[in-house]
Amino acid sequence: MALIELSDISKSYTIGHVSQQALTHITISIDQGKLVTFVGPSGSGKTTLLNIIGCMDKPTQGEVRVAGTRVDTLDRRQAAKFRGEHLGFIFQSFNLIPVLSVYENVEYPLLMIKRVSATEREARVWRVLEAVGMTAFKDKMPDQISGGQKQRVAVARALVTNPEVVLADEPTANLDQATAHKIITLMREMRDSFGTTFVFSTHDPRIVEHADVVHTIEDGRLVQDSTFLSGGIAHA
Ligand SMILES: Nc1ncnc2c1ncn2[C@@H]1O[C@H](COP(=O)(O)OP(=O)(O)OP(=O)(O)O)[C@@H](O)[C@H]1O
Repeated sequence: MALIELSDISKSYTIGHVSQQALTHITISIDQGKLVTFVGPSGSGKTTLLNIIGCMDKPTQGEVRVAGTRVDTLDRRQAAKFRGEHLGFIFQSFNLIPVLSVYENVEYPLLMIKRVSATEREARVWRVLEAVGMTAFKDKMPDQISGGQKQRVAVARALVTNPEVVLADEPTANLDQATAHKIITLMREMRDSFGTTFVFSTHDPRIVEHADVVHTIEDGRLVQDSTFLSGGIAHA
């Protein structure tokens, strides 16, 4: 069974008397352990789609299942609990807490959400900091490290709760090409090590090449469905 299932999703935003159609009849299945991207022009609906999968927003129509749970019917409290237990988030602007060290930033989701012992917490933080190659920087503050290093810390923070799915809205938008490439390589390694499914949006065709599956969105519709296999493109 797919880890994420979107069934005939539509979404419209209403401001005053004006309705804006953001997504129209989207059906997508995402398997566990894949690196999946949404690509498309600005305003095509990528962020809306990520927000719906991330239980931050609800579709106007259709059903959403993530890790076996119907999430579009959860109330705010249930959605927050679900996010904490099953999802990790990476943002294009990194969103590290400026007054916390690298170590404390990664530890933070465990303190907030999961009831884990201090020993287990320390072991988990070290494990993800090692995985992203940031143990040497653990006592640095966010303003003392580079953009690429900040995004490594953000990847570690997203993974520390062992989420099934990590969602990222243009995670490489504020990084130069070489650093963006390193972050995607890191996501692939994390996928292989932890079996995590990564779903992210991007404008960058050079990043798209590294995805397992690419979904193209235009004007709120799914226009093309391509799977990248061993460098070749096979239509799914
Ligand atoms: N909160 C909102 N209220 C009203 N309209 C919205 C809202 N959020 C998004 N939209 C509209 O929905 C459509 C899809 O927006 P969305 O942000 O999902 O696109 P996107 O593909 O992520 O764009 P970008 O690449 O620029 O981030 C756009 O027409 C946008 O103006």
